[in-house]
Amino acid sequence: MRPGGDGHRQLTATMSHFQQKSSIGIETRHRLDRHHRAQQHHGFVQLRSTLVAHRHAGHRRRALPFARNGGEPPNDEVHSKGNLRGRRRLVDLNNAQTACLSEDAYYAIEEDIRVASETLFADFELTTEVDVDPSRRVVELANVTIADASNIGKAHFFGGIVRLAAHDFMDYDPNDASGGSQMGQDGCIDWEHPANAGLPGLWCDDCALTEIYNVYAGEPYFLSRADFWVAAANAVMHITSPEGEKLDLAGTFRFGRVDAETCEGSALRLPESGSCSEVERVFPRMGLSWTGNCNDDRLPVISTCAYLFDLPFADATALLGAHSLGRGDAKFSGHHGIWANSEAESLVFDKRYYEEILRRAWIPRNLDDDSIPQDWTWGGAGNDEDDAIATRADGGGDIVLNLSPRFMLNTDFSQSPCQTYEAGSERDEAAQAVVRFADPRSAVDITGPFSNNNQPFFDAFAVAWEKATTNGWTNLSTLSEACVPDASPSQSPSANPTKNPSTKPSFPPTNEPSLGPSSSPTNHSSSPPSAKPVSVPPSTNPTNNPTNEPTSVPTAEPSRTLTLAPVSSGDCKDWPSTFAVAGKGDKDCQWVGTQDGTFVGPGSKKCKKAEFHQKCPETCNMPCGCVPKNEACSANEDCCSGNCRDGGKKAGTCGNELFG
Ligand code: HEM
Repeated sequence: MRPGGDGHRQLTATMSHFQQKSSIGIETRHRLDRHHRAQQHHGFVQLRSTLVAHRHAGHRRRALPFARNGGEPPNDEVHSKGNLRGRRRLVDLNNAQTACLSEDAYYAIEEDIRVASETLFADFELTTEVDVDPSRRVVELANVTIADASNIGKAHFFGGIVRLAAHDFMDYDPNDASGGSQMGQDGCIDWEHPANAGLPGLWCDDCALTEIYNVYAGEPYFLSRADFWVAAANAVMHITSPEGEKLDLAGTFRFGRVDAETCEGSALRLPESGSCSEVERVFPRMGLSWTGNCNDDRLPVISTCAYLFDLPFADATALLGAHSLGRGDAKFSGHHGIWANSEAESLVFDKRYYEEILRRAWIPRNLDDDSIPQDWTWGGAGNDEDDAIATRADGGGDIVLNLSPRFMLNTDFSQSPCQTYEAGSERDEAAQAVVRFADPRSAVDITGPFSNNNQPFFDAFAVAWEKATTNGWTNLSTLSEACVPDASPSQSPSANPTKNPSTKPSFPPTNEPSLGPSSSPTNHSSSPPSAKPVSVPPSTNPTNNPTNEPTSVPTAEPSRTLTLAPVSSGDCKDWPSTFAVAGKGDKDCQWVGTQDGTFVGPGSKKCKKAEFHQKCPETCNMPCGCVPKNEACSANEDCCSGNCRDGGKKAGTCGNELFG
């Protein structure tokens, strides 16, 4: 292969994920991120042509703007001139708030991501010319198959998208008293911080993912980054979950989050990989549980654990199962390898992560090298660290790891029964959740073999994911049937009442977005100096309540009681889609039960677990109803605008009375 040639660049683009094992500073990481972006560009040009071809082949339901400039790379100047209707410069999107997201668009995002993953990582060629290191043991690249290399790149692309969404929400702190912000899923990442190393290579002006976002950043959607990152992660989990057990999170997806301009200190709130206590520091702070303890004071008010299909509320344990996907990189976190057992498995979102925890005899790794964070691995063919290392001979100095050693972080083990925990302690309960999710066939030997049933994990993950991605937001909207393109691209949706039916942040007014400098090294999440902040305090946010009657949106300190005042207009009465519970954050309407049309509190009636997954709020004075899986409650505003879609006859919309 010719150095600098297409095949070489393409290989390097992927292999750049796997470079540099030694301790590296922020400077080096930034250099590598820039390098990665440059390399990714090549793959992206190819991606764009494929997306265009794909569309021409009739696979798309809508026009893709990639085709309009002849497949040329994205160009900020073109965007800024506004000559591409429906597209806006990313820099204009601060404080962006989604106006509308239709089900079609939601699944179109998924299709874009699938096509991108197949295109970017389709044809890998392998080279030996970059992989000789005088200071390290040289390995045979023949160990790596083309399929491995392709899978590595693809899994990292998929994994990176899920990690991006998680790093956005793991900074949530509802009780922030430092004058800062509650943060959470707000489209803001501290790109400069080493905790986020690697992510700038995924989200940059020329990155494939960002280009996909650009399609939806304009009318009629005006999709916020925050909403897009969640939709993109949902797409990844849908694409990569096993056939026949697809995890489709469309039913619980909500849009309407407002992007934040800055999120200073966000990275400090993210968990470090060093110890169990990091899990305990971060997830309870976010209002998420770690364990399956139904009596845990931090858990939502519900009648019994059985509400969640007898699953424990193991939010954190469930969320960490996302590590079945993707990998760690020596050059980013220092933790190198995969949680799964093979590159192919690291492409699959399933319960294997828990199986791996249970079935291996894990041993500490990197104990002798202070520059590499200690983690865990297991002995076995191809899993030896030295066998996995080679470096460049071209003077570049970047270390390339060719294989994927299997590893676990200390935080992964925080839930593992491999350590001895006091019976009944939270950690012990988390360990039990690991067993529950892994689902060993025998209760006697939890090290396997395991069932093929991902459902316990998926059910718990879906609940935890919904909580994590909506934390701090109220009145987010479910997917619409269609979006009408009548908004001006120059208008922020948050300033346009007709395009902003019901979304408002739950942040107290004192936590309005600030105008501080962006923390992003690229311009996609920063404000131009002249930009005005578009703050959306609850009182000024347009709602579906034309009479401006008080709404139930919690805006101040949480109280010990539920906030229940319905949004009403004339005869039409909508329960708020969320309500506040003291110390427990905002709960979605799925927790609301009704009896004879009267609200009686959370969990009072339950939907049949097999067929239904949530209840609609009471709308149009009709009783609350259960919604079949993969469907969502219809939007409240449809009712209060006198536009109840089908008179309540259709399952999943107003008036459906299918209680379990
Ligand atoms: C205690 C909490 C957590 C810790 C300490 C942690 C740590 C890490 C580390 C060190 C990496 C490797 C990054 C790299 O080197 O590129 C990683 C990757 C990843 N994390 Fe986490 N993580 C945590 C929670 C989560 C959560 C809640 C999710 C999602 C629900 C998640 C999803 C992922 C994914 C998918 C990857 C693979 C990324 C890729 O392939 O590029 N993590 N995590």
